[in-house]
Amino acid sequence: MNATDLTAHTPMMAQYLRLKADFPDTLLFYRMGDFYEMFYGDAERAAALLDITLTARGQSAGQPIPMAGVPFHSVDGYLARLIKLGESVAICEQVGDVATAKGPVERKVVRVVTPGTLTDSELMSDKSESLLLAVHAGARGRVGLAWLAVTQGRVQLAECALDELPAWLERIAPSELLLAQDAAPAFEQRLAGTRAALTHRPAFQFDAALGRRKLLEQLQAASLAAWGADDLPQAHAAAAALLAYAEHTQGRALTHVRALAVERAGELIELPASTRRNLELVQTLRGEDAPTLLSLLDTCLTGMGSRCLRRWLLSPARERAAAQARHQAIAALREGGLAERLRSQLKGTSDVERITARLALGQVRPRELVALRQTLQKQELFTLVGRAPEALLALISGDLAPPAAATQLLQTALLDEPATLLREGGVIAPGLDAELDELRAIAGNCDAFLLELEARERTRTGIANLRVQFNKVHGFYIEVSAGQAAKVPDDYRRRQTLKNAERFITPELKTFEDKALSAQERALAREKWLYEQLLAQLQPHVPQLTRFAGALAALDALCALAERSLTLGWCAPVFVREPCIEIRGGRHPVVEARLQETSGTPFIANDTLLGPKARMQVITGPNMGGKSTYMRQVALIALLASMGSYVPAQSCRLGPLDAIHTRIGAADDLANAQSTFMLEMTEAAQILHTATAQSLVLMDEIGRGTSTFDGLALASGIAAHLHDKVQAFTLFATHYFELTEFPATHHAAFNVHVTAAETTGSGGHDIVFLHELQPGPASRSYGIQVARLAGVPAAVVNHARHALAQLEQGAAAHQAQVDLFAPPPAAAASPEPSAVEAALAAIDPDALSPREALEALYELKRRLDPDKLRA
Ligand SMILES: Nc1ncnc2c1ncn2[C@@H]1O[C@H](COP(=O)(O)OP(=O)(O)OP(=O)(O)O)[C@@H](O)[C@H]1O
Repeated sequence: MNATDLTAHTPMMAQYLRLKADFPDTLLFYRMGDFYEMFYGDAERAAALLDITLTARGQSAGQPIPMAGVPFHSVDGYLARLIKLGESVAICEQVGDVATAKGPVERKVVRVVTPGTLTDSELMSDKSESLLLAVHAGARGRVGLAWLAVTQGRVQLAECALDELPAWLERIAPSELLLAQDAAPAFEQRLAGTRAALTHRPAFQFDAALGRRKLLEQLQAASLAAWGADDLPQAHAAAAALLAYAEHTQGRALTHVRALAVERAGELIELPASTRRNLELVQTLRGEDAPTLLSLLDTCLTGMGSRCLRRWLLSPARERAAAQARHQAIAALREGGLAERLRSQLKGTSDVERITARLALGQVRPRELVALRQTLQKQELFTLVGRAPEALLALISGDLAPPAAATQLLQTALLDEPATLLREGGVIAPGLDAELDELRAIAGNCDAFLLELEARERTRTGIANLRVQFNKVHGFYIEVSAGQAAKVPDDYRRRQTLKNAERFITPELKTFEDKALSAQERALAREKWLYEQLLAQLQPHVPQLTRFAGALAALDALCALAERSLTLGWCAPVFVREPCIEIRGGRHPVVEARLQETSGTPFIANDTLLGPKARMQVITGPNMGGKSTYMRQVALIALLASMGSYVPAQSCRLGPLDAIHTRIGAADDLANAQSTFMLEMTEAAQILHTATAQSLVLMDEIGRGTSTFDGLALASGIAAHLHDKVQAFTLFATHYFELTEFPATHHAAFNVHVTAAETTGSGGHDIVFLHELQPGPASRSYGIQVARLAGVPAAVVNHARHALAQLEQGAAAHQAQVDLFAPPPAAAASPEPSAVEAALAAIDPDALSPREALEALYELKRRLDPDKLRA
């Protein structure tokens, strides 16, 4: 196909190809009546991706045109699928007047739907953002980052070194990533791990001076100094491309983007990807949304509240003022049932944040505006917050002032229950506009006029069953049955002949028809115009609405945290300056909740006392004893405190914290073709390089992926480094009993163990896990008992027991070789039944009379202890 020579094409295909030329890599949805059509390569691609039929639409330039289409009313479903596949779609609408157009009606691409710039509520999750990130490879290995959620109105900037980039990408987790077309292959390689859709943009758009100017324009400010964003040229370059692309996709300026935040390495408590995964903060290890820490925390009543809570959880600041303010707000909300009262007011609150963004982008729907109006009128809610004598709540209350003029506009302009879509009409309230009211009256008076006309014509013609009617195809008509048709007067003109009836029109009816139909059409056009006016009038209120949304989201998140603290019995943590992690009666919130749901068994609380002189716990104890649970609970409590939440404990004192590192057994990383052991060592290496004395480090079973001696040697080397050099707060769980000697030579390390008790039951040795943390090393490991509990066949368990005894004897005698594979002694493998057991097995209780049963009992007693009975 030769796209450049458009003269050979039909006028419509020429128009299509002109539009498509601007979007070579994007699927173009070309609106034709009730369908969005795709042609040529787009049609073939979409047919394969969406499993829709590929047809042909005549010929153009002598060639058949491949075509595929989707109905406009179900476009959202198709868009959602394409976006999930990482595709972008340019939406091309008919913007000209169909009636007056000569040739194809004028069409325009009104917006581009891309994975990182979603705004439609149907296409995105309520509870998480879809983020767009631009990265710019600057000079001397510096990388500029700029990102935003189009529905949020805040640009974020950062700069980092090239080798830090993967960690930033992992944390920001964008849906779409912009980079320059001429980016070096080495730079692109750094982006390999990201799940984001990659979009290349012209290199000239990554321009620092342009970015600065655009940011100043957005912020309507003269300097970026107030945001601490003056000295970030690489990030400015990224921002230039970011804003240009975001505007390009929305087809207009982003007037609601008025906030800026700079993130600098070192401001946040580091939560590496492994930590987020291992602690199951927002996703379980299996990749599900629940049960996770977030799913337990998030009882927010609005989507924007949930998103706010998620941000707090995943980016806790090292500086603790904000978290402390949240603790104080939660304390105030817990008083006198304030949280509960506020929450009952928050119910049914709309997602003001997203509605405001969609308002700014001109995409807001009538029903969303009505939902916004209802939220702006929640006077009782605002008064209730206003009365709380607490600093953060007072700040929130200040921003909760709804713009009265906007509320008034929405009140007078919109019907209470408007139609879903503007094009159907029925959106604007009566009384707003005299012209609309008049047009609607004409259409509304239709019925009365028609009844009156019908009565009049019946009298005039003497045809009793004459009827005046309307249908969409033929308009208004007078229907007379075939038998009566001869009686009609001369001014009746035939419109249609049916089998049993004739349909006529009269000059009077024709005049009325013109007036009524045009009134309806004009009313629709008028409504559309009035709606656009309304959106324009609301624009100046966007900044205030954005602040209002932010305050409401924070309030919802705080109320959820207050509710959780009350429901789950959590306490307020205390931040202190000296380095320490002191937790009394700490619990793992998610495991506790699961236990309560499933078995109702109580969770056993444990203390953690770490300080400069006791920095490292060497944790031993049986499998299933609760080591992992205990370690994770310490990390979760530290994180919850740092994000501003109450914590599952009786009390908690927390010193400064800069990172939470975890090295916890994981499944093989098959996708990256790394062995378990390689992954284990890579993660350990990262921790040893980056952890500091203010970090919390969780090491679970390090070294178990290799041979015993290797593993033990590595584990003790790692423990020594963490203890002597890094001096981080470390929880070190291990199977190597040899490591319980470590504290003897390392002053800040000490042994603790999770307890278990062994009982002797009928089937052998049983084990009961007490899950209690005690000082000192565990006495033994109980691996074989756990295997038995897990249902390992008795023969295998016996074999293992025998081998263990040999190993222990061998160790005691310093014997180098033990034959692990020798079968256990026959007796141990299948013990002979005792005399009592044999007698008992022979008894059939159903066949015994009461007297025989008594005798049998005496007999059993006798066999048990013959001497005594004889006596
Ligand atoms: N403090 C506790 N109170 C009540 N139940 C607990 C407690 N800690 C752990 N459990 C229960 O014990 C189970 C096993 O705990 P966990 O996985 O922490 O053991 P572990 O010692 O790390 O075992 P392994 O070494 O095999 O990984 C948990 O799933 C939980 O149901």
